[in-house]
Amino acid sequence: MTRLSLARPDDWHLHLRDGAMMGAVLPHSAAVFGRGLIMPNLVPPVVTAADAAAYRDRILAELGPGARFTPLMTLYLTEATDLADVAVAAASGLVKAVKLYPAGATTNSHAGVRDFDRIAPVLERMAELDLPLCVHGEVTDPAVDIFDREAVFIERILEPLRRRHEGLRVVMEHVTTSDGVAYVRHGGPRIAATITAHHLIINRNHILAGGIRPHYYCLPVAKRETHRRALVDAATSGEASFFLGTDSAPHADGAKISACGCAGCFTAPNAIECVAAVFEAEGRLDALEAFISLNGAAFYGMAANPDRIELERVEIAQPLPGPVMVGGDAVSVFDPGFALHWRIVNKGVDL
Ligand SMILES: NC(=O)N[C@@H](CC(=O)O)C(=O)O
Ligand SMILES: [Zn+2]
Ligand SMILES: [Zn+2]
Repeated sequence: MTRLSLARPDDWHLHLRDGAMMGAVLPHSAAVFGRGLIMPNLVPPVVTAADAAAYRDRILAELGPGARFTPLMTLYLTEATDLADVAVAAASGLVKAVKLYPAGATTNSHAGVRDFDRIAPVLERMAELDLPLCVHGEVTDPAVDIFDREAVFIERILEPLRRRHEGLRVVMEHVTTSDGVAYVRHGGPRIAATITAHHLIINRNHILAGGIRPHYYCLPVAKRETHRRALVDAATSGEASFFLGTDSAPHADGAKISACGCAGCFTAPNAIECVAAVFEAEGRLDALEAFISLNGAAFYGMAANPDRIELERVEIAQPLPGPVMVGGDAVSVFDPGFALHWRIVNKGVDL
């Protein structure tokens, strides 16, 4: 198969940042994806319906007229989140999910949740509104090994939370373990998971063996190979509960190549090409459209994008996209570590 025509994909987990960084990275997502679920971990975070509307306006202004990319907004859940405001956000139609960051779990999560009992009323309201909860599923207990934090989160936080709020729909964001895959697979129709391009490709050896590679450090951190295999099997299975959320998370190279480097992989410019390579290697290109274009939309109760993209397999290895420049800073693009032979023929906008 050398050419694929697919419904335009969506990115169900995307960090666009703000200001100059947003200006630099947004065109890469808008060129390929029809919609992106925009993460709210700005500084300060996107907490209220008004914050989300203002952020959306800044994104639309940056996109300019004629763009066909639609930003779908999220709210950053805090212990002080106002129930009525969440209802307003849901009713506006602009906000499609609420994001739960355990305080301290990841980049810009200090305003997140410490005491999970305190968010019970909001979760109750969200279940009534059928507004999904997206979770960064890691515990922050320093006694828990960082490679175990997702599995422990499921047991200590997620399962009790879902028992308490049975009507709530939940997305385990950027799932990284076989535990997470199994939990979602057997969790019924109200739970789903996003899987990133990079977690389909790297395991923890890629980060640490033969020298430390800060550009492969993201959270949740990539796990051992058996877990990566579980993610590949889930993504390529075609099962409705697994779909692409790139978690494209740009940081300037200087912030990553540092004594205390930031977590995040910047994959917006080549995520689809990377995912296509993974599906091809598995002999599952037939399941690619479900993963990148259909399953996520269905979970969020939306139709698939009406327009299409074409992916072409080319003999010549495609060069790794160069870094995106933000002022004087470079933001390096995720390097899958192997040659990419897939190319998107008709993107939505020119870069
Ligand atoms: N994934 C990451 O490693 N980083 C994300 C935050 C997140 O999604 O956890 C970021 O905002 O940089
Ligand atoms: Zn996260
Ligand atoms: Zn993220």
